[in-house]
Amino acid sequence: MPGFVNRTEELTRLYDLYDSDDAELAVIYGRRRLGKTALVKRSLKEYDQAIVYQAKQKTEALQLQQFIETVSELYPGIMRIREDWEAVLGYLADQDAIVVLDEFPYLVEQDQSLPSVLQAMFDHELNDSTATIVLVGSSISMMEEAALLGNSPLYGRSSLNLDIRQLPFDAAMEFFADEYTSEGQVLTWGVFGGVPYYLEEVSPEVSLGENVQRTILSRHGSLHDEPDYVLRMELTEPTRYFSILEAIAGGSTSRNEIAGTTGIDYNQLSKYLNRLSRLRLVDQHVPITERKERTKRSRYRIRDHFFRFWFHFVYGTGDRYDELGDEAYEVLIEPELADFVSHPFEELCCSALRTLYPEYTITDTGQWWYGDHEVDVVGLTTGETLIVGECKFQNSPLGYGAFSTLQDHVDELRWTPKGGGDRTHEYALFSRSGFKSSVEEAAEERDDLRLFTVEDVVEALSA
Ligand SMILES: Nc1ncnc2c1ncn2[C@@H]1O[C@H](COP(=O)(O)OP(=O)(O)OP(=O)(O)O)[C@@H](O)[C@H]1O
Repeated sequence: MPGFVNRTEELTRLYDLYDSDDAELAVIYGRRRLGKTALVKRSLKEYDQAIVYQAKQKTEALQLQQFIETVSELYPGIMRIREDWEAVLGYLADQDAIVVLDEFPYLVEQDQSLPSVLQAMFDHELNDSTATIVLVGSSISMMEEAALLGNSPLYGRSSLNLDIRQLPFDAAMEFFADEYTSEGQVLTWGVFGGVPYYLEEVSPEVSLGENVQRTILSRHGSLHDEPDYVLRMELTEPTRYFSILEAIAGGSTSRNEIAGTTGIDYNQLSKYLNRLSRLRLVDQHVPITERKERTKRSRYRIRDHFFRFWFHFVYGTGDRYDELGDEAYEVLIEPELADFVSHPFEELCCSALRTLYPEYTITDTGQWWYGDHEVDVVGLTTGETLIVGECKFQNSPLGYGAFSTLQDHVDELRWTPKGGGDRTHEYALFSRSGFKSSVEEAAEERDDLRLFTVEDVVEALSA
Protein backbone atom coordinates (compact mmCIF):
# COMPACT_ATOMS: atom_id res chain seq x y z
CA MET A 1 0.00 0.00 0.00
CA PRO A 2 1.29 3.44 -0.85
CA GLY A 3 0.35 5.35 2.32
CA PHE A 4 -1.85 8.39 1.89
CA VAL A 5 -1.75 9.79 -1.65
CA ASN A 6 -2.90 12.99 -3.36
CA ARG A 7 -5.70 15.25 -1.97
CA THR A 8 -3.23 18.10 -1.44
CA GLU A 9 -5.71 20.81 -2.32
CA GLU A 10 -8.40 19.36 -0.06
CA LEU A 11 -5.93 19.17 2.84
CA THR A 12 -4.82 22.78 2.37
CA ARG A 13 -8.40 23.99 2.39
CA LEU A 14 -9.16 22.06 5.56
CA TYR A 15 -6.06 23.43 7.31
CA ASP A 16 -7.23 26.95 6.45
CA LEU A 17 -10.49 26.31 8.26
CA TYR A 18 -8.89 24.71 11.31
CA ASP A 19 -6.51 27.68 11.61
CA SER A 20 -9.14 30.33 10.98
CA ASP A 21 -10.02 32.87 13.71
CA ASP A 22 -13.74 32.34 13.14
CA ALA A 23 -16.13 29.49 13.72
CA GLU A 24 -16.26 27.44 10.53
CA LEU A 25 -18.49 24.78 9.03
CA ALA A 26 -17.26 22.31 6.39
CA VAL A 27 -19.23 19.73 4.43
CA ILE A 28 -17.40 16.76 2.92
CA TYR A 29 -19.39 14.46 0.71
CA GLY A 30 -18.91 11.79 -1.92
CA ARG A 31 -19.81 8.19 -2.57
CA ARG A 32 -18.63 5.59 -0.11
CA ARG A 33 -15.07 4.28 -0.46
CA LEU A 34 -13.71 7.49 -1.98
CA GLY A 35 -11.60 8.30 1.06
CA LYS A 36 -13.54 10.94 3.01
CA THR A 37 -12.69 9.48 6.41
CA ALA A 38 -9.07 8.92 5.42
CA LEU A 39 -8.85 12.55 4.26
CA VAL A 40 -10.29 13.93 7.48
CA LYS A 41 -8.07 11.77 9.64
CA ARG A 42 -5.03 12.77 7.64
CA SER A 43 -5.95 16.45 7.93
CA LEU A 44 -6.14 16.16 11.73
CA LYS A 45 -2.74 14.57 12.24
CA GLU A 46 -1.32 17.74 13.76
CA TYR A 47 -4.50 18.86 15.54
CA ASP A 48 -4.79 17.11 18.86
CA GLN A 49 -7.88 19.01 20.03
CA ALA A 50 -10.01 17.32 17.36
CA ILE A 51 -12.91 14.94 17.90
CA VAL A 52 -13.82 12.45 15.19
CA TYR A 53 -17.15 10.76 15.75
CA GLN A 54 -18.15 7.93 13.45
CA ALA A 55 -21.96 7.81 13.58
CA LYS A 56 -23.72 4.48 13.36
CA GLN A 57 -27.31 3.59 12.57
CA LYS A 58 -28.52 3.60 16.18
CA THR A 59 -31.15 5.40 18.20
CA GLU A 60 -30.58 9.04 18.97
CA ALA A 61 -30.00 8.33 22.66
CA LEU A 62 -27.26 5.81 21.87
CA GLN A 63 -25.64 8.07 19.30
CA LEU A 64 -25.51 10.92 21.80
CA GLN A 65 -24.18 8.65 24.52
CA GLN A 66 -21.40 7.32 22.28
CA PHE A 67 -20.53 10.80 21.09
CA ILE A 68 -20.19 12.00 24.67
CA GLU A 69 -17.97 9.01 25.48
CA THR A 70 -15.74 9.80 22.48
CA VAL A 71 -15.51 13.45 23.47
CA SER A 72 -14.96 12.87 27.19
CA GLU A 73 -11.38 11.63 26.79
CA LEU A 74 -10.32 15.05 25.51
CA TYR A 75 -12.96 17.19 27.14
CA PRO A 76 -14.01 15.60 30.48
CA GLY A 77 -16.28 18.59 31.18
CA ILE A 78 -18.73 17.21 28.62
CA MET A 79 -19.90 14.66 31.20
CA ARG A 80 -21.82 17.44 32.94
CA ILE A 81 -23.66 18.31 29.73
CA ARG A 82 -25.74 15.44 28.59
CA GLU A 83 -29.10 16.64 27.49
CA ASP A 84 -29.01 17.02 23.69
CA TRP A 85 -26.95 17.80 20.57
CA GLU A 86 -27.49 21.53 20.95
CA ALA A 87 -25.99 21.64 24.43
CA VAL A 88 -23.15 19.23 23.62
CA LEU A 89 -22.10 20.93 20.39
CA GLY A 90 -22.49 24.35 22.02
CA TYR A 91 -20.10 23.25 24.77
CA LEU A 92 -17.52 22.05 22.22
CA ALA A 93 -17.82 25.29 20.28
CA ASP A 94 -17.03 27.18 23.49
CA GLN A 95 -13.87 25.04 23.76
CA ASP A 96 -12.89 26.02 20.17
CA ALA A 97 -12.77 22.33 19.31
CA ILE A 98 -12.61 20.73 15.88
CA VAL A 99 -15.56 18.35 15.65
CA VAL A 100 -15.99 15.86 12.83
CA LEU A 101 -19.39 14.19 12.50
CA ASP A 102 -18.70 11.32 10.11
CA GLU A 103 -21.75 9.73 8.48
CA PHE A 104 -23.76 12.79 9.44
CA PRO A 105 -26.86 11.44 7.60
CA TYR A 106 -27.17 8.68 10.24
CA LEU A 107 -27.50 11.39 12.91
CA VAL A 108 -30.08 13.31 10.87
CA GLU A 109 -32.06 10.12 10.30
CA GLN A 110 -32.61 9.94 14.05
CA ASP A 111 -32.90 13.64 14.79
CA GLN A 112 -34.16 15.65 11.85
CA SER A 113 -33.76 18.91 13.72
CA LEU A 114 -29.97 18.60 13.82
CA PRO A 115 -29.29 20.67 10.67
CA SER A 116 -31.51 23.44 12.09
CA VAL A 117 -29.72 23.25 15.44
CA LEU A 118 -26.39 23.75 13.67
CA GLN A 119 -27.88 26.53 11.57
CA ALA A 120 -29.02 28.40 14.69
CA MET A 121 -25.58 27.93 16.29
CA PHE A 122 -23.77 29.33 13.27
CA ASP A 123 -26.26 32.18 12.84
CA HIS A 124 -26.45 33.38 16.44
CA GLU A 125 -24.08 31.79 18.90
CA LEU A 126 -20.57 31.33 17.62
CA ASN A 127 -19.34 34.92 17.40
CA ASP A 128 -16.52 34.33 19.88
CA SER A 129 -15.66 30.78 18.89
CA THR A 130 -12.92 29.53 16.55
CA ALA A 131 -14.38 26.00 16.46
CA THR A 132 -14.65 24.02 13.24
CA ILE A 133 -17.46 21.58 12.61
CA VAL A 134 -16.97 19.14 9.75
CA LEU A 135 -19.96 17.17 8.44
CA VAL A 136 -19.07 14.09 6.42
CA GLY A 137 -21.48 11.87 4.48
CA SER A 138 -21.54 9.18 1.81
CA SER A 139 -25.13 9.50 0.76
CA ILE A 140 -25.08 12.39 -1.70
CA SER A 141 -28.86 12.69 -1.66
CA MET A 142 -28.99 13.00 2.12
CA MET A 143 -26.08 15.41 2.30
CA GLU A 144 -27.78 17.56 -0.32
CA GLU A 145 -30.99 17.52 1.67
CA ALA A 146 -29.32 18.25 4.99
CA ALA A 147 -26.66 20.72 4.05
CA LEU A 148 -26.08 21.54 0.41
CA LEU A 149 -29.23 22.48 -1.46
CA GLY A 150 -31.03 25.81 -1.34
CA ASN A 151 -33.88 24.58 0.85
CA SER A 152 -31.68 22.86 3.45
CA PRO A 153 -31.22 24.64 6.79
CA LEU A 154 -27.46 24.71 6.46
CA TYR A 155 -27.42 26.10 2.94
CA GLY A 156 -24.93 28.96 2.73
CA ARG A 157 -23.56 28.36 6.25
CA SER A 158 -20.56 26.26 5.29
CA SER A 159 -17.35 27.94 4.23
CA LEU A 160 -16.11 24.79 2.54
CA ASN A 161 -17.98 22.13 0.54
CA LEU A 162 -15.65 19.36 -0.56
CA ASP A 163 -17.04 17.10 -3.26
CA ILE A 164 -14.62 14.18 -3.03
CA ARG A 165 -13.80 12.67 -6.41
CA GLN A 166 -11.87 9.67 -7.60
CA LEU A 167 -8.10 9.85 -7.55
CA PRO A 168 -6.49 10.87 -10.83
CA PHE A 169 -4.54 8.24 -12.81
CA ASP A 170 -1.06 9.10 -11.51
CA ALA A 171 -2.17 9.01 -7.86
CA ALA A 172 -4.14 5.80 -8.38
CA MET A 173 -1.12 4.13 -9.92
CA GLU A 174 0.88 4.72 -6.75
CA PHE A 175 -0.99 1.70 -5.44
CA PHE A 176 1.04 -0.58 -7.74
CA ALA A 177 3.28 1.44 -10.06
CA ASP A 178 6.41 -0.58 -9.31
CA GLU A 179 4.73 -3.87 -10.01
CA TYR A 180 2.82 -3.14 -13.23
CA THR A 181 4.02 -2.23 -16.72
CA SER A 182 2.50 0.86 -18.32
CA GLU A 183 0.12 -1.38 -20.21
CA GLY A 184 -0.86 -3.18 -17.00
CA GLN A 185 -1.47 0.19 -15.35
CA VAL A 186 -3.82 1.34 -18.12
CA LEU A 187 -5.71 -1.97 -18.08
CA THR A 188 -6.05 -1.90 -14.30
CA TRP A 189 -7.20 1.72 -14.42
CA GLY A 190 -9.74 0.80 -17.09
CA VAL A 191 -11.22 -1.85 -14.81
CA PHE A 192 -10.80 -0.55 -11.25
CA GLY A 193 -10.72 3.24 -11.82
CA GLY A 194 -9.64 5.72 -9.16
CA VAL A 195 -11.59 4.88 -5.99
CA PRO A 196 -8.99 4.22 -3.25
CA TYR A 197 -10.82 1.29 -1.68
CA TYR A 198 -11.19 -0.51 -5.02
CA LEU A 199 -7.50 0.04 -5.69
CA GLU A 200 -6.63 -1.39 -2.29
CA GLU A 201 -8.44 -4.57 -3.26
CA VAL A 202 -6.04 -5.13 -6.17
CA SER A 203 -3.05 -7.33 -5.28
CA PRO A 204 -0.13 -6.19 -7.41
CA GLU A 205 1.56 -9.58 -6.94
CA VAL A 206 -1.00 -11.37 -9.10
CA SER A 207 -2.27 -10.76 -12.63
CA LEU A 208 -5.16 -8.47 -13.51
CA GLY A 209 -7.18 -11.54 -14.43
CA GLU A 210 -6.74 -13.08 -11.00
CA ASN A 211 -7.66 -9.80 -9.36
CA VAL A 212 -10.82 -9.45 -11.42
CA GLN A 213 -11.73 -13.05 -10.78
CA ARG A 214 -11.16 -12.86 -7.04
CA THR A 215 -12.62 -9.45 -6.23
CA ILE A 216 -15.34 -8.91 -8.84
CA LEU A 217 -16.45 -12.11 -10.56
CA SER A 218 -16.45 -14.45 -7.58
CA ARG A 219 -19.79 -14.41 -5.81
CA HIS A 220 -17.91 -13.78 -2.57
CA GLY A 221 -15.63 -11.10 -4.03
CA SER A 222 -15.35 -7.87 -2.03
CA LEU A 223 -16.52 -5.80 -5.03
CA HIS A 224 -19.00 -8.26 -6.49
CA ASP A 225 -22.06 -6.31 -5.30
CA GLU A 226 -20.53 -2.89 -4.70
CA PRO A 227 -22.37 -0.84 -7.38
CA ASP A 228 -25.62 -2.54 -6.44
CA TYR A 229 -25.08 -1.53 -2.83
CA VAL A 230 -24.16 2.07 -3.66
CA LEU A 231 -27.20 2.58 -5.88
CA ARG A 232 -29.61 1.06 -3.41
CA MET A 233 -28.18 3.36 -0.73
CA GLU A 234 -28.97 6.43 -2.83
CA LEU A 235 -32.16 5.49 -4.65
CA THR A 236 -35.45 4.14 -3.37
CA GLU A 237 -36.63 2.94 -6.81
CA PRO A 238 -33.39 1.93 -8.52
CA THR A 239 -34.68 -0.34 -11.33
CA ARG A 240 -34.79 2.26 -14.08
CA TYR A 241 -31.43 3.66 -13.05
CA PHE A 242 -29.91 0.19 -13.29
CA SER A 243 -31.35 -0.21 -16.78
CA ILE A 244 -29.98 3.15 -17.90
CA LEU A 245 -26.50 2.41 -16.57
CA GLU A 246 -26.57 -1.02 -18.20
CA ALA A 247 -27.58 0.55 -21.51
CA ILE A 248 -24.80 3.15 -21.37
CA ALA A 249 -22.21 0.53 -20.41
CA GLY A 250 -23.39 -1.56 -23.34
CA GLY A 251 -22.74 1.27 -25.80
CA SER A 252 -26.08 3.12 -26.00
CA THR A 253 -24.80 6.59 -25.26
CA SER A 254 -27.17 9.09 -26.88
CA ARG A 255 -30.59 9.85 -25.41
CA ASN A 256 -32.29 8.21 -28.36
CA GLU A 257 -30.24 5.06 -27.97
CA ILE A 258 -30.78 4.92 -24.21
CA ALA A 259 -34.54 5.38 -24.65
CA GLY A 260 -34.57 2.66 -27.32
CA THR A 261 -32.57 0.16 -25.30
CA THR A 262 -34.34 0.66 -21.98
CA GLY A 263 -37.86 1.30 -23.25
CA ILE A 264 -38.03 4.39 -21.01
CA ASP A 265 -39.96 7.24 -22.59
CA TYR A 266 -37.57 9.77 -24.16
CA ASN A 267 -39.22 12.67 -22.33
CA GLN A 268 -38.87 11.02 -18.95
CA LEU A 269 -35.24 10.19 -19.45
CA SER A 270 -33.94 13.63 -18.39
CA LYS A 271 -35.22 13.13 -14.88
CA TYR A 272 -33.23 9.91 -14.45
CA LEU A 273 -30.13 11.11 -16.23
CA ASN A 274 -30.05 14.30 -14.18
CA ARG A 275 -30.27 12.31 -10.99
CA LEU A 276 -27.46 9.99 -12.10
CA SER A 277 -25.42 13.00 -13.01
CA ARG A 278 -26.00 14.60 -9.57
CA LEU A 279 -24.88 11.34 -8.00
CA ARG A 280 -21.65 11.70 -10.05
CA LEU A 281 -22.41 8.41 -11.78
CA VAL A 282 -22.83 9.64 -15.34
CA ASP A 283 -21.42 12.53 -17.32
CA GLN A 284 -22.84 14.26 -20.33
CA HIS A 285 -20.28 14.85 -23.07
CA VAL A 286 -20.52 17.08 -26.09
CA PRO A 287 -18.17 17.42 -29.06
CA ILE A 288 -15.30 19.71 -28.04
CA THR A 289 -16.23 22.33 -30.63
CA GLU A 290 -19.78 22.59 -29.30
CA ARG A 291 -19.20 23.03 -25.58
CA LYS A 292 -20.75 26.47 -25.44
CA GLU A 293 -23.74 25.63 -27.58
CA ARG A 294 -26.93 23.73 -26.98
CA THR A 295 -26.34 20.56 -28.93
CA LYS A 296 -28.32 17.44 -29.60
CA ARG A 297 -25.17 15.47 -30.15
CA SER A 298 -24.41 14.83 -26.50
CA ARG A 299 -23.41 11.41 -25.21
CA TYR A 300 -23.60 9.93 -21.77
CA ARG A 301 -20.80 8.07 -20.06
CA ILE A 302 -20.43 6.23 -16.81
CA ARG A 303 -17.90 8.22 -14.84
CA ASP A 304 -16.45 5.51 -12.66
CA HIS A 305 -14.51 2.91 -14.63
CA PHE A 306 -15.24 0.18 -12.13
CA PHE A 307 -19.00 0.86 -12.35
CA ARG A 308 -18.71 0.83 -16.13
CA PHE A 309 -16.94 -2.53 -15.97
CA TRP A 310 -19.52 -3.92 -13.59
CA PHE A 311 -22.50 -2.81 -15.66
CA HIS A 312 -20.86 -4.07 -18.83
CA PHE A 313 -19.68 -7.46 -17.62
CA VAL A 314 -21.34 -8.39 -14.34
CA TYR A 315 -24.80 -6.87 -13.95
CA GLY A 316 -27.59 -9.26 -14.83
CA THR A 317 -25.31 -12.24 -15.51
CA GLY A 318 -26.71 -14.34 -12.65
CA ASP A 319 -24.58 -17.43 -12.06
CA ARG A 320 -22.79 -17.39 -15.41
CA TYR A 321 -19.41 -16.61 -13.86
CA ASP A 322 -19.83 -19.16 -11.09
CA GLU A 323 -20.53 -21.87 -13.61
CA LEU A 324 -17.27 -21.16 -15.41
CA GLY A 325 -15.31 -20.95 -12.15
CA ASP A 326 -11.68 -19.87 -12.49
CA GLU A 327 -11.94 -19.72 -16.26
CA ALA A 328 -14.60 -17.00 -16.28
CA TYR A 329 -12.15 -14.16 -16.77
CA GLU A 330 -10.30 -15.88 -19.57
CA VAL A 331 -13.43 -16.93 -21.43
CA LEU A 332 -15.74 -13.97 -20.99
CA ILE A 333 -13.69 -10.91 -20.13
CA GLU A 334 -10.22 -11.12 -21.63
CA PRO A 335 -11.29 -11.34 -25.30
CA GLU A 336 -13.25 -8.07 -24.92
CA LEU A 337 -10.98 -6.24 -22.53
CA ALA A 338 -8.75 -4.38 -25.00
CA ASP A 339 -11.80 -2.94 -26.71
CA PHE A 340 -13.40 -2.11 -23.38
CA VAL A 341 -10.30 -0.27 -22.13
CA SER A 342 -9.86 1.70 -25.35
CA HIS A 343 -12.26 4.29 -24.04
CA PRO A 344 -10.43 5.02 -20.74
CA PHE A 345 -7.22 4.99 -22.80
CA GLU A 346 -8.61 7.78 -25.01
CA GLU A 347 -9.33 9.86 -21.92
CA LEU A 348 -5.81 9.30 -20.64
CA CYS A 349 -4.37 10.37 -24.01
CA CYS A 350 -6.42 13.59 -23.78
CA SER A 351 -5.12 14.22 -20.27
CA ALA A 352 -1.52 13.66 -21.40
CA LEU A 353 -1.76 16.13 -24.29
CA ARG A 354 -0.51 19.21 -22.44
CA THR A 355 2.64 17.40 -21.34
CA LEU A 356 3.22 15.80 -24.74
CA TYR A 357 2.89 19.15 -26.54
CA PRO A 358 4.45 21.66 -24.12
CA GLU A 359 5.16 24.08 -26.97
CA TYR A 360 1.44 24.88 -27.31
CA THR A 361 -0.94 26.56 -24.91
CA ILE A 362 -3.82 24.09 -24.94
CA THR A 363 -7.08 25.63 -23.79
CA ASP A 364 -9.28 22.54 -23.89
CA THR A 365 -9.01 18.84 -24.63
CA GLY A 366 -11.72 16.35 -25.52
CA GLN A 367 -13.31 14.42 -28.34
CA TRP A 368 -15.15 15.41 -31.45
CA TRP A 369 -17.77 13.57 -33.47
CA TYR A 370 -20.32 14.26 -36.18
CA GLY A 371 -22.27 11.51 -37.89
CA ASP A 372 -19.79 8.77 -38.74
CA HIS A 373 -16.83 11.05 -38.17
CA GLU A 374 -14.96 10.91 -34.92
CA VAL A 375 -11.66 12.17 -33.53
CA ASP A 376 -10.52 10.50 -30.30
CA VAL A 377 -8.24 13.24 -29.06
CA VAL A 378 -8.51 16.95 -29.78
CA GLY A 379 -6.52 19.77 -28.24
CA LEU A 380 -7.61 23.36 -28.92
CA THR A 381 -4.75 25.83 -28.71
CA THR A 382 -4.52 29.59 -28.39
CA GLY A 383 -2.74 29.75 -31.75
CA GLU A 384 -3.57 28.40 -35.17
CA THR A 385 -2.83 24.76 -34.40
CA LEU A 386 -5.38 22.08 -33.77
CA ILE A 387 -3.94 18.94 -32.16
CA VAL A 388 -5.76 15.83 -33.31
CA GLY A 389 -5.16 12.20 -32.43
CA GLU A 390 -6.31 8.66 -33.01
CA CYS A 391 -5.97 6.10 -30.19
CA LYS A 392 -5.92 2.35 -30.51
CA PHE A 393 -5.63 -0.01 -27.59
CA GLN A 394 -5.47 -3.13 -29.72
CA ASN A 395 -3.05 -6.02 -30.00
CA SER A 396 -1.67 -5.24 -33.45
CA PRO A 397 0.56 -2.33 -34.51
CA LEU A 398 -0.94 0.76 -36.14
CA GLY A 399 -0.22 1.37 -39.79
CA TYR A 400 -0.46 4.25 -42.22
CA GLY A 401 -4.18 3.60 -42.64
CA ALA A 402 -4.83 4.96 -39.14
CA PHE A 403 -3.18 8.23 -40.13
CA SER A 404 -5.20 8.51 -43.36
CA THR A 405 -8.42 7.81 -41.51
CA LEU A 406 -7.57 10.46 -38.93
CA GLN A 407 -6.95 13.00 -41.70
CA ASP A 408 -10.29 12.18 -43.32
CA HIS A 409 -12.16 12.71 -40.08
CA VAL A 410 -10.29 15.91 -39.29
CA ASP A 411 -11.27 17.34 -42.69
CA GLU A 412 -14.85 17.37 -41.44
CA LEU A 413 -14.06 19.10 -38.15
CA ARG A 414 -15.06 22.77 -38.11
CA TRP A 415 -12.76 24.91 -36.01
CA THR A 416 -11.34 28.32 -36.77
CA PRO A 417 -8.37 29.72 -34.85
CA LYS A 418 -9.24 32.66 -32.58
CA GLY A 419 -7.04 35.05 -34.53
CA GLY A 420 -8.84 34.03 -37.74
CA GLY A 421 -5.73 32.76 -39.63
CA ASP A 422 -5.40 29.46 -41.49
CA ARG A 423 -5.51 26.47 -39.25
CA THR A 424 -2.65 23.99 -39.07
CA HIS A 425 -2.61 20.50 -37.56
CA GLU A 426 -0.49 18.40 -35.28
CA TYR A 427 -1.40 14.75 -35.84
CA ALA A 428 -0.84 12.21 -33.07
CA LEU A 429 -1.24 8.46 -33.14
CA PHE A 430 -1.44 6.58 -29.85
CA SER A 431 -0.96 2.82 -29.93
CA ARG A 432 -0.79 0.01 -27.43
CA SER A 433 1.20 -2.28 -29.76
CA GLY A 434 3.59 0.01 -31.58
CA PHE A 435 3.57 1.08 -35.22
CA LYS A 436 4.19 -0.39 -38.66
CA SER A 437 7.14 0.91 -40.68
CA SER A 438 4.75 2.62 -43.14
CA VAL A 439 3.63 5.12 -40.54
CA GLU A 440 7.01 5.31 -38.79
CA GLU A 441 8.56 6.45 -42.05
CA ALA A 442 5.81 9.02 -42.53
CA ALA A 443 6.42 10.35 -39.03
CA GLU A 444 10.13 10.72 -39.79
CA GLU A 445 9.42 12.69 -42.94
CA ARG A 446 6.68 14.92 -41.61
CA ASP A 447 6.97 17.55 -38.87
CA ASP A 448 3.28 17.37 -38.07
CA LEU A 449 2.92 13.69 -37.16
CA ARG A 450 4.02 12.13 -33.88
CA LEU A 451 3.67 8.58 -32.65
CA PHE A 452 3.11 7.79 -28.98
CA THR A 453 3.18 4.48 -27.14
CA VAL A 454 1.34 3.58 -23.94
CA GLU A 455 4.62 4.16 -22.08
CA ASP A 456 4.80 7.74 -23.46
CA VAL A 457 1.27 8.43 -22.24
CA VAL A 458 1.82 6.95 -18.78
CA GLU A 459 5.13 8.78 -18.42
CA ALA A 460 3.49 12.07 -19.41
CA LEU A 461 0.75 11.55 -16.83
CA SER A 462 3.28 10.83 -14.11
CA ALA A 463 5.37 13.91 -14.95
N1 LIG B 1 -5.79 9.36 -0.41
C1 LIG B 1 -5.67 8.08 -0.09
N2 LIG B 1 -4.49 7.42 -0.22
C2 LIG B 1 -4.39 6.12 0.08
N3 LIG B 1 -5.40 5.37 0.56
C3 LIG B 1 -6.59 5.95 0.74
C4 LIG B 1 -6.79 7.34 0.41
N4 LIG B 1 -8.07 7.64 0.68
C5 LIG B 1 -8.65 6.51 1.14
N5 LIG B 1 -7.77 5.51 1.18
C6 LIG B 1 -8.08 4.14 1.63
O1 LIG B 1 -9.27 3.72 0.96
C7 LIG B 1 -10.16 3.08 1.85
C8 LIG B 1 -11.51 3.80 1.86
O2 LIG B 1 -11.33 5.07 2.46
P1 LIG B 1 -12.37 5.68 3.50
O3 LIG B 1 -12.88 4.64 4.42
O4 LIG B 1 -11.75 6.90 4.06
O5 LIG B 1 -13.51 6.08 2.48
P2 LIG B 1 -14.88 6.81 2.82
O6 LIG B 1 -15.16 7.72 1.67
O7 LIG B 1 -14.87 7.41 4.16
O8 LIG B 1 -15.82 5.57 2.73
P3 LIG B 1 -17.13 5.20 3.57
O9 LIG B 1 -18.11 6.28 3.26
O10 LIG B 1 -17.50 3.87 2.98
O11 LIG B 1 -16.75 5.15 5.01
C9 LIG B 1 -9.48 3.07 3.22
O12 LIG B 1 -8.89 1.81 3.44
C10 LIG B 1 -8.41 4.14 3.10
O13 LIG B 1 -7.27 3.84 3.86
